[in-house]
Amino acid sequence: MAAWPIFSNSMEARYFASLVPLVNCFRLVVNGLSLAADKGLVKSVTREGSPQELLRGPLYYVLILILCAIVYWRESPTGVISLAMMCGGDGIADIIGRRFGSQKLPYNHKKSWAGSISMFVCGFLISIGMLCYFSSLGYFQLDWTMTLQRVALVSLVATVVESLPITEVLDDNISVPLSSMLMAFWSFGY
Ligand SMILES: C/C(=C\COP(=O)(O)O)CCC[C@H](C)CCC[C@H](C)CCCC(C)C
Ligand SMILES: Nc1ccn([C@@H]2O[C@H](COP(=O)(O)OP(=O)(O)O)[C@@H](O)[C@H]2O)c(=O)n1
Repeated sequence: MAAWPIFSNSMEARYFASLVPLVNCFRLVVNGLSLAADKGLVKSVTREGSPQELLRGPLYYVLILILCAIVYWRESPTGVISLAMMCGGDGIADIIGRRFGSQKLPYNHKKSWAGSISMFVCGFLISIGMLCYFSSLGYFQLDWTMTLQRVALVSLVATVVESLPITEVLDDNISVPLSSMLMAFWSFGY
């Protein structure tokens, strides 16, 4: 009897896993286009309470989740690091930056040293933690001396990209994971 995809290394497992963000992608699009009215979703996920906001940051967020699940799955540190930087690093930058970000960056007064430093540190730590977990499950074997250096480089690049005043042009839920993917793929080679 074929093993249930969720518990196997079969190609189907990654597509099965990507159903969760895919369902949320559908919810975001339907509510973002006002084809439905999930007030709880709009209130919990948007800043100004506008349904159209769902079609920007939140939608990009789940699209990146789907991309990483399907393209990188459990075989590559690139997907793990990219999501750690987007979900963990960028997320903590918002929390710390809003609360403690009085010292603004010289080239972007909307961002702060506290936010960026917290993004670098937490993005690095979460990435290493997730890589340790995936390695302990046997999904990949890493040279940890090189890995620490590579993840620090990826975290630095992602932090610099996130700090740039380009959010109006390119949402950081796209620029942070994509810059992380490029640097991680270049560093790890897969
Ligand atoms: C609020 C969200 C993005 C907005 O980001 P930003 O513009 O403030 O930078 C996240 C939206 C979440 C979405 C509605 C539901 C996500 C479901 C997903 C499968 C949960 C897994 C997340 C986990 C941390 C990988
Ligand atoms: N590097 C950073 C990132 C965010 N922040 C703070 O967090 C707020 C939200 O950041 P953001 O516009 O990047 O929001 P997200 O879309 O990343 O959640 C900013 O307006 C800043 O107050 C910061 O101070 N430093």
